[in-house]
Amino acid sequence: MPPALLRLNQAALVIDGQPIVAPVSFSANKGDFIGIIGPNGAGKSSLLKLINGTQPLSSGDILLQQRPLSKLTARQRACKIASVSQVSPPVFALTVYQVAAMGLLPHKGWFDGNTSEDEQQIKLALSQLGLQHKAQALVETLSGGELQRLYLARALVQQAELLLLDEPTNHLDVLYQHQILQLSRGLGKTVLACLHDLNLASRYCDKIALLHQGQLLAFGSPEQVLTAEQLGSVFQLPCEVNLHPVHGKLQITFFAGGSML
Ligand SMILES: Nc1ncnc2c1ncn2[C@@H]1O[C@H](COP(=O)(O)OP(=O)(O)OP(=O)(O)O)[C@@H](O)[C@H]1O
Repeated sequence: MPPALLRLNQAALVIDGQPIVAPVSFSANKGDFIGIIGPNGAGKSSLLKLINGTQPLSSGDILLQQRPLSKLTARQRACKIASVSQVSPPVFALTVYQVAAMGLLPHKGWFDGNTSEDEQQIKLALSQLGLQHKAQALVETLSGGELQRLYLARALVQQAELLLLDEPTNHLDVLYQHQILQLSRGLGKTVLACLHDLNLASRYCDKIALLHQGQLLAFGSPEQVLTAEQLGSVFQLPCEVNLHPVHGKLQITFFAGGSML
């Protein structure tokens, strides 16, 4: 079996003496689509920040293609890891096309222009995300969902092996929720995605990491992780887990105040 693309060895984050991510270990193989689930404040975004290097590790280590991430320069890391976060920094007075093209920056020298291949790649990413008709629009005119799709287009242009998605379906209507996850799955890349929608996690993820209070409570296939007992205890609501009659994946229904959610 080839070595894991990504390996976390007892990776931990402590801030002001508070454990935010308890020592966590798991690995992701090339092409895995891994969902990170857990209640608000469980440490999901913090875990992604440790992996993309925006938050230094307090202890443990993280290996990407068997090399410690701490040994990579920012540019080397950006060639290998693309992140789409919940709150990407706003960019103003740039067109959609220019923002998507920013995905090429880690691969370019200061004075390199875009080749015709680069331009094809940018156009392809915009059309995969349904934004080709907005290429010349200014980013500040986009809706929340369009902006979310643009940041994913920029991540595609970046051509990184590992894609980190923090709530990629936020702001998206139901069609784009499915399209984004289908597209991300179909890229053949290794994807780690924080997801609040457990039914989307069940439908699209090969493996799921369940976090609670910074601890990795479970890691494995949806069947191993999405059990009524485990979810009921972590989310503090009773729930039922059934097989969906059409697509055959697990379907989770929570019960609040005696009614189904
Ligand atoms: N820089 C920081 N300083 C202090 N506390 C922090 C910092 N970053 C995160 N935390 C705390 O760590 C905990 C985990 O935060 P994190 O954003 O990782 O959770 P999450 O699972 O992504 O939550 P959500 O689902 O609400 O987005 C929270 O209690 C948060 O307040």
